[in-house]
Amino acid sequence: MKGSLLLLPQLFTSCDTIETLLRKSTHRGCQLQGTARPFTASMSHEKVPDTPVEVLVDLLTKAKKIAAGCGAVPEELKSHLQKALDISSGLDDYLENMTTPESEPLAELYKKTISHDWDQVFKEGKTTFRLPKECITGHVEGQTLKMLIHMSQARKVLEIGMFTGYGALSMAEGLPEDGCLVACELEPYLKEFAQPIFDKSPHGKKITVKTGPAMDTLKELASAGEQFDIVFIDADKPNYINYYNFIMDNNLLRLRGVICVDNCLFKAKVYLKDTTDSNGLALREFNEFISNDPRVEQVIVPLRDGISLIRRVSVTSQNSFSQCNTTDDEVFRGVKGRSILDRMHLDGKVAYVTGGGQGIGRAFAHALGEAGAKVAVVDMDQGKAETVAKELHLKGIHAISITADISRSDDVQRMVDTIVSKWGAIHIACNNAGINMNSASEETSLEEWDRTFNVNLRGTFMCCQAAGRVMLQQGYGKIINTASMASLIVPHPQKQLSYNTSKAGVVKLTQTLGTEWIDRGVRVNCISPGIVDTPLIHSEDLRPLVQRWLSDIPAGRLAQVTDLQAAVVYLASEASDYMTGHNLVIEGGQSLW
Ligand SMILES: C[S@@+](CC[C@H](N)C(=O)[O-])C[C@H]1O[C@@H](n2cnc3c(N)ncnc32)[C@H](O)[C@@H]1O
Repeated sequence: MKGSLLLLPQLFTSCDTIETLLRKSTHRGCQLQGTARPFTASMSHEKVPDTPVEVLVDLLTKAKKIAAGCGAVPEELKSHLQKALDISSGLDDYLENMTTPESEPLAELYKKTISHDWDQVFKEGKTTFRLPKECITGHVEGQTLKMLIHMSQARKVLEIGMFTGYGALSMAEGLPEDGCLVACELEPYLKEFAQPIFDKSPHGKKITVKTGPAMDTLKELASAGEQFDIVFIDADKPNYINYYNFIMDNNLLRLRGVICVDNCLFKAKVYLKDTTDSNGLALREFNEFISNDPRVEQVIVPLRDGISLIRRVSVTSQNSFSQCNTTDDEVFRGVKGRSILDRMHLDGKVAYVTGGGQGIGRAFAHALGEAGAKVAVVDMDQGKAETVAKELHLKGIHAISITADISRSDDVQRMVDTIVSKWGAIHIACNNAGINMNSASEETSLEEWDRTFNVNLRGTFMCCQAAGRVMLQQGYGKIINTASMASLIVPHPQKQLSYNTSKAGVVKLTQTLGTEWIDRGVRVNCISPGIVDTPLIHSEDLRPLVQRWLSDIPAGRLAQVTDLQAAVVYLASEASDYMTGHNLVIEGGQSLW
């Protein structure tokens, strides 16, 4: 019966109780009261139902009271009333308790907001409006917004109506490190209020608060060409429709962006016939406008006071499409209706990476997995292969580890058989394992030459052949070999004849297979990294060489393994289906100098 207490002010016995109860019933549809309205006492003892569920609880509580005092009411009706009250009053508590707890800065922000004397602030003229503390976005809604940010992988968010920043900080927590959130807020006082807590949170730096009327900020953002993945509208209700139209008309919403709108149920007033409340009517008109707008799809989620989720639909499904002078082709619609980024996804694909236990191979394994592929991490070193497979597993990627020496044909065949028996196919073969030994050419031993070629060229060939047979059978496959910038230039001053020559061989192997197998659906390409920053390179012996190399690289730095990740995903994806036998050189311009 906890929920029903919310509506019985006489039961509030301490500040703590009031605070706890308020937390469970945050007012999301709060109405700002301007200077024209007379100042009234604090609202905490005048808590009015503020969501459809709270309205139900209120009505059921009243009905129960009437029934209790009326002898003629059948027991069965009383019992139904009680059950209905239990169901409705328990909902918010249950959601609150089952939702992941908020972070410390959010808890602090909440406490500071609830305990602040907003009436006094208004009386002192520090805010234009008397701001009800219940305006704050609560815990459950805050976590919902954060979840939406994660789900949509948003990087840029716009919030219209920040108040003390609870929603802003919740969303910022869901953004990546380089994500940003612009919060529009009318009252400069609220920026000063929120900023110290933003500064305490590691996510606060992502938030920029713009004070003043939100429409002015929207115009400023539009003229700067800004675009957002998520827009959260939660300010003055009559202006919702203007904010929405401005955002849509000025493309402030990204192609696949989502607009979230708060208070779309407005205490059920949007659908109650006797509504006269201006905000309720504004929200009703807003909902109807959106549901008739061919540019978007919407769904209203009955969370708290209702959150509307609105997304732009494919331009081709809009009625207006046929009236425009547009060319209805794959460039416009996307190939099979998929945008260029969708075409880089590797969902459902099976990949392996040799030499996947460290360095470039590990980076490739992560990249392919992040793009959606299942990944077999192959390495001579069992421990390293297992560790990387575990890393992938931790990220929610299907991965296995295979121990194999790719210079041994039986190991190569076992690798391929293991993957096929586990996952039924091989779509992406990343033949990355290789070794590098240094010696002056006049001193290069046949043993060094053979060892280098056994792994770098013969081993790569065996992998191409074994995986290629599976792929030719499937009629589709992507082979990506790791060659080297050394296939193009002779890197100096280090002496590495066998390495350079073997890598030149990898390029020719790639070109030959790439042209021989393309008509049967198998593409073979290679990546030639420049000098990659690895722990080895920082050894005492190599440090002088690094200085020398840096002066040879237009980019002014060595390659990081992460610089190579997009290339492997591109070559593994259908977006590169017309590319075969290509040597994709990624060396910061070094081969051009
Ligand atoms: C419901 S509260 C926002 C709650 C907030 N989203 C949160 O997470 O706690 C509405 C806020 O909108 C602000 N506001 C109202 N009209 C505005 C306008 N025209 N421009 C910018 N902000 C406005 C108010 O000052 C108030 O802080």
